[in-house]
Amino acid sequence: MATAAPETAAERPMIQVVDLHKTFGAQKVLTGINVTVPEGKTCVILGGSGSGKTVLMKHMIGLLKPDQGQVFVDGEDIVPLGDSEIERVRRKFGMVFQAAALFDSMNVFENVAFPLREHRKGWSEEQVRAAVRAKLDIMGLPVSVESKFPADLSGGMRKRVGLARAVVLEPKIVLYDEPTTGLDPITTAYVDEMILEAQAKLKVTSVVISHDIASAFNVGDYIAFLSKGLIIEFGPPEQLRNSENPVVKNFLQTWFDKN
Ligand SMILES: Nc1ncnc2c1ncn2[C@@H]1O[C@H](COP(=O)(O)OP(=O)(O)OP(=O)(O)O)[C@@H](O)[C@H]1O
Repeated sequence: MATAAPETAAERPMIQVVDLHKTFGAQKVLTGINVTVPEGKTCVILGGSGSGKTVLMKHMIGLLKPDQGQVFVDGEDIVPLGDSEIERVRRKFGMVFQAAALFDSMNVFENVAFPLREHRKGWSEEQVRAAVRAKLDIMGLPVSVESKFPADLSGGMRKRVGLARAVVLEPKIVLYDEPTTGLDPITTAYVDEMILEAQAKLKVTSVVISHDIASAFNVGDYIAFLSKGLIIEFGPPEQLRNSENPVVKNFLQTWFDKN
């Protein structure tokens, strides 16, 4: 079975999950997860429906407590932490949800400014304006987009605004929850490009929860393949492509047959 340790010893772990177990009632959902996401890299947690991706992600941000195991974020085990401490750790994360989760009644500028208005109350309007523009610039969104409302944007642009908002407080880690689910191939490619650009320009650590194989191969430095509550393969995309594990092979084959 694959271990989760990154190959280069020089890579510092930003997230490290160690022997994580979680049971709901009689259902064992996570049965000993080990996975390490090195700082500055993108790790895709890939797996079929019901494999436990969301449950694993919730442990990474302290929304769930495991029955057993540790979750280190930026060097700190978050499992024993109380609510206010977890809140502090959660500020290290920017979250991008499947639906962009923008406020429909606010224009793009106010959507991206929203976290700053909540968490940077001492900032001047000029500071807010500059921070919003800087993030929209990184996402390739021009000034003309700022006054538009979410309903006036394409799906891909909404994702970019969602990411601009997720990173406006300068998180160390960006967590993408199923970023390409339900999107057409062109928008999927646009969103993959967005993840790669954000990675290059912001130098964040990224975790992408996905069941989209093509997208995982495009954006992942590492892919962790989750099946029935265990990481059964971990490594760069080539390793997954050449996996001898029958479950991984079957998952990939099914996809290649369809595409
Ligand atoms: N709070 C909960 N209480 C009980 N069971 C849960 C809870 N959360 C998740 N589960 C169960 O854990 C299993 C894994 O769920 P999870 O949402 O992590 O899957 P997933 O890999 O994210 O799937 P999908 O791609 O369909 O979202 C499922 O069988 C689900 O019903």
